[in-house]
Parts: sequence; structure tokens; C-alpha cells
Amino acid sequence: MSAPDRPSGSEGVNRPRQLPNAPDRPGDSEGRDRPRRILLEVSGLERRLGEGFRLSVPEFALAEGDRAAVVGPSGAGKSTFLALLALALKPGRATRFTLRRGPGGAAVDAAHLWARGDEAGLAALRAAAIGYVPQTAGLLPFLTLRRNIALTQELAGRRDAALIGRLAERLEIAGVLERLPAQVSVGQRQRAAVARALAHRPALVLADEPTASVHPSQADEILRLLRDTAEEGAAVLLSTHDLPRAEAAGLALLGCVPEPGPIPASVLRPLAA
Ligand SMILES: Nc1ncnc2c1ncn2[C@@H]1O[C@H](COP(=O)(O)OP(=O)(O)OP(=O)(O)O)[C@@H](O)[C@H]1O
Repeated sequence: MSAPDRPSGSEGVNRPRQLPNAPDRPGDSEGRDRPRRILLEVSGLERRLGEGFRLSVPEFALAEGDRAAVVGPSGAGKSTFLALLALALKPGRATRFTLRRGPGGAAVDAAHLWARGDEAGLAALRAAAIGYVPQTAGLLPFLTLRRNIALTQELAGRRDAALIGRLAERLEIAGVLERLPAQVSVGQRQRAAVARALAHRPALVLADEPTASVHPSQADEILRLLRDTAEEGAAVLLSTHDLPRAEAAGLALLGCVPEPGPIPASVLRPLAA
């Protein structure tokens, strides 16, 4: 599949390596005509799970300021897609897989790191570049919520206690930060996982159904927080079963994964330009 050029300023994927500036995008506020940089780029990405499931991503990219949601039925492959992009799942094959540590950083060849089994290199890239909200939150059970959230800052070398405080206030978990994950509700754990994914200001945020277990008003706040994160220059991609809520919060539909198997082109470029 070839990568069609995209109209300037549209949401989504498959675009030239540098995009012209668009309203509400990084660089605009200072009046500079700086193109948006591609933060993640993959092609020929594949992964099999067991005998029956194969996910195939011909081409995909995310740029600074992208904020997109992917939807699809249970079992279609949304979690697998996000886990691959988050470097949490090893690809079976990847022709190209590059990630920037940040908008100013050089692109790092993750395909090469996977191919040579460079776990330290992968860990360093994850820590610097990625904020990941797994579907099951994935908090460490022996650390308080505050320490769980601080962990991404420590791994990235970007300690910022004030930011943890602000995220906790916004996500309404400030009162339970000193508790262990087992001592809070599922929804509070999920909100702590969102805070952990954002606390180190990663360039790329991948959130797997981050609103699945929370109250509707808190779901809206999580989605607004993700939208704001993209407006500050990160690329944000989430999977969701609640598209109207995501769209109302300013996240654009990237596409639908209709069934298990190859991800169709409709997911990999915007449905409506
Ligand atoms: N370890 C595994 N071994 C074999 N098959 C697996 C494994 N993990 C997942 N699968 C299968 O891979 C497919 C994709 O799963 P995935 O979790 O990515 O779907 P999903 O779209 O995120 O679903 P949901 O909306 O229910 O979270 C499913 O058909 C699932 O049954």
C-alpha cells in the first residue's frame, strides 16, 4: 500500500515525513512556520498471536500534535496494535519502525533494536519516548500510586513532583496517592495509570481503553487531558469503545478495525479528510 499525501492540518496518519503547520499545532503560537515532525513511523509491521490471529500494519505514522482514536469490536486487534507501537510486544516482522525520543531528537531504529535483542536499548527508548496505558493499568502492586506515577519520571530522568500533583488533582486521585493499588478502586487505578503515562511528558502517548472503568465525568476529563497533551505537542493514540465521548473531547476518529487480521487502510488514513 502506498502512503497517500494528506491535506495539511488533517488528523491521522500516512503523510509526508514533514507536515506543513496547521492551526493549533506546535510552533503556531510562536508564529514560526515549523513543520510538524513525524514521531513514529512503521511499515511492514506484523505480529501473530497463537495459530489464529495475525495483525498486519502496512504503513502507519504519527506526528506531533496528532490526537486520534481507533475503534473496533472485541478481539479485532486494537490492544495488539497499541502494544506493538508501545514496544511492549515484539513484532514478528518490521520493515521500518522508528521513534523519536522527543520532538527535537533523532529518530531511533526500534526495528534494529528488536532484531538484535537489545533489551537495554528498547527500555531506554520506551522510558524516554513512550507513555503507555495498558488495558489492565499495569501498576506495580508493591508501590503506592504516587511512586507508580513517579516511576516513569525516574526512568526518563525527568523528575517533576509538581506535575504529579497537577495530574493527580485533574484525575481526582490526589487523596489516594499514598495508597497501594490494591487499596483503591479499579477506576482510581486506571486514572493512576493515565497519570503515570503522562508524568514524564513523553512524545508519544498510547492509551488502551483508558476510560473503560471510570465514571463518565472522569472519562471526559481523561480524554480532555489526552487532547491537551496532544496540543502541547505529543502524539496521542487511544483505543476506545466509546467513540462519541472521545470525539466530543476533541479526539478524531482514526478508523475502525472491523475484524481480526490485517489492519485495513481505512484505519491507517483518515476516514474523512
Ligand atoms: N496470547 C494470545 N494467544 C493467542 N491469541 C491471542 C493472544 N492474545 C490475544 N489473542 C487474540 O488476538 C486477537 C486480538 O486481541 P486484542 O486484545 O488485540 O483485541 P482487541 O481489539 O483489543 O479486543 P478488546 O476490545 O476485547 O480489548 C483476539 O482475537 C485474541 O483472541
